[in-house]
Amino acid sequence: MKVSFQNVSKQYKGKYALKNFTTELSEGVYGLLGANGAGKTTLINIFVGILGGDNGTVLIDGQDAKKMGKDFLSKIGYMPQYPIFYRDFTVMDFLLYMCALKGIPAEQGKERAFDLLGIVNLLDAKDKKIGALSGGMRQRVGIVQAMLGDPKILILDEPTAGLDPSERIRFRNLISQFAQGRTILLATHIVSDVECIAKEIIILKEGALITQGTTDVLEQSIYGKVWEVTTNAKEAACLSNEYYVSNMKQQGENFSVRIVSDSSPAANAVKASPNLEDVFLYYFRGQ
Ligand SMILES: Nc1ncnc2c1ncn2[C@@H]1O[C@H](COP(=O)(O)OP(=O)(O)OP(=O)(O)O)[C@@H](O)[C@H]1O
Repeated sequence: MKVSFQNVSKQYKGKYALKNFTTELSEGVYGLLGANGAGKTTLINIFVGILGGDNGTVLIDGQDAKKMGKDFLSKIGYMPQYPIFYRDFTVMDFLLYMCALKGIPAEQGKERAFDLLGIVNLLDAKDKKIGALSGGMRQRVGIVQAMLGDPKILILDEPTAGLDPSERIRFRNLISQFAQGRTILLATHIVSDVECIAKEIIILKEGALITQGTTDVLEQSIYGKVWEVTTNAKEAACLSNEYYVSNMKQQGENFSVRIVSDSSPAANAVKASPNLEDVFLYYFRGQ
């Protein structure tokens, strides 16, 4: 399934939250990376139809999403940034309720809910009240409700917010599992959420698409702008005041300082292989 965004824009009080956003997505996971306020939620809300854009079009396999009506809704699964759950519902009752809203027949919905709860390892919690679940379990219920209608497009807005590292890894693996045969757009400001699983990364800054490509391509694009300097504590402190430091590690008496800079930060600086965090820092220096 092809999703094309063509010049999608949104302004608030004369300021662009999203500016001429244009790109094309096909099957696979797309990581939408940006700092706070970059426009990720605005893009997603326009995409799912919660928010009207000022300009632009979203096409699904060449068809205008706005004119597709129910057909569009049957193609998408959406997990919002702050999902609102009915805390007194049990997990299963909530999922059956969501099936009813999505127009999925009860028997079929129940079967699907069972299958999905099995995949996300929540079958034992199906009769628990949502209010009694941990944050990670609730996020997993969130992705199950998004997957109920077997959507071809899955949109996830900051799905790992508030999760501990093991829940975050578990969630990431789930997304990879669900990616087969689907287009997944995952918005986050956490690089590790998408670094290993995304087919492509889209970097959004101040509402504009800054760059898009595979992790390798984005990393290569800043080759020569990431440096390692091994130095003493005093010099390391000076470097971190003067430059954008993506990592600093103490090694005995010395420090190994990783710096993102257009030019060499020190006489003994050596070029390092960029990673995606360096790319993020390169584009969001000073933010
Ligand atoms: N309802 C609104 N009224 C005014 N400005 C808004 C509104 N919604 C968003 N904005 C502004 O639009 C810009 C983009 O916001 P958006 O929420 O899309 O960013 P984001 O990348 O999702 O950020 P975060 O990671 O913090 O959720 C920000 O400058 C924000 O302040």
